[in-house]
Amino acid sequence: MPKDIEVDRISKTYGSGDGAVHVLDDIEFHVPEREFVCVLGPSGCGKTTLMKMMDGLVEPTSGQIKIGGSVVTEPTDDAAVVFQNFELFPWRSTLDNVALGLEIRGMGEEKRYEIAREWIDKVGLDGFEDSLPSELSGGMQQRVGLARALAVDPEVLLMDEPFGALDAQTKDRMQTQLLKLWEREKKTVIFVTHDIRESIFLADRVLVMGEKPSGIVADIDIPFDRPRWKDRISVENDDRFEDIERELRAHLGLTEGSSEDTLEAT
Ligand SMILES: Nc1ncnc2c1ncn2[C@@H]1O[C@H](COP(=O)(O)OP(=O)(O)OP(=O)(O)O)[C@@H](O)[C@H]1O
Repeated sequence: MPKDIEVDRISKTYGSGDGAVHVLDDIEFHVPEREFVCVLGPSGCGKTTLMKMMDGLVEPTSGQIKIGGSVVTEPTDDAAVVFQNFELFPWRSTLDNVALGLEIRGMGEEKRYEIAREWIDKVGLDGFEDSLPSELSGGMQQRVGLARALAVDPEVLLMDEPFGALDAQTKDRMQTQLLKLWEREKKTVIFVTHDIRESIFLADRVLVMGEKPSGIVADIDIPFDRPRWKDRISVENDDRFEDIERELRAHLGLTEGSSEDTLEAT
């Protein structure tokens, strides 16, 4: 069963004394189970730090995060993470990369390969079971990363700029594939991105973080019906899409009229 996420007055300072970096300041929000939330924010504002906290890899200085009511203190089976740089093992085949999380959880070979093959099929990589990451395109490698995360059937999927390294066309295809999978699996998803339009297309709700020490400066509902992937053009041509984009840009302090729609350009 997907679980909700409660971020309860989180602050984070790295280091101490003169070298202290105050990154997150009193962050508070709730994500109901099965919701798809995107997080936008300027470079270095602490998005990855927040994701690592949800995965139990970084400890908050104060406050707490709860997944399904339990305080996160260490990595657990509740959450699975997908990273921008894929983080696949180069010497492992697609099958063995996808099966990795199940192997770590102690599942026997026959069962884990069965589940891994199902996921390889669901992300459209059948036929590439024996390929090494170096034999796959960036988009295919990220599909391996996605399959590996979903194969363990996590309650929560944490995605840290997963499509940031992909070209525009591959990114479009991956967004469609992710939405199709999400509509079937309905995990609770937190998805960090620098791409404003990507956030509007994917999310039920977009959270905007400010400059560090960061708080949440905006929390915006995205009104478009689902499934959105079936008619992306209508979603993007809806007048409200541009209004929301303008609103998000304003919250991010991006100047009107700039041709860039990603924060990386700032
Ligand atoms: N382990 C650490 N020790 C000290 N400082 C750190 C550590 N990890 C991150 N920081 C600092 O915390 C700040 C936030 O980093 P973080 O990677 O969370 O930001 P981000 O919003 O994900 O950045 P980007 O958008 O560039 O990926 C940065 O100033 C970074 O240098």
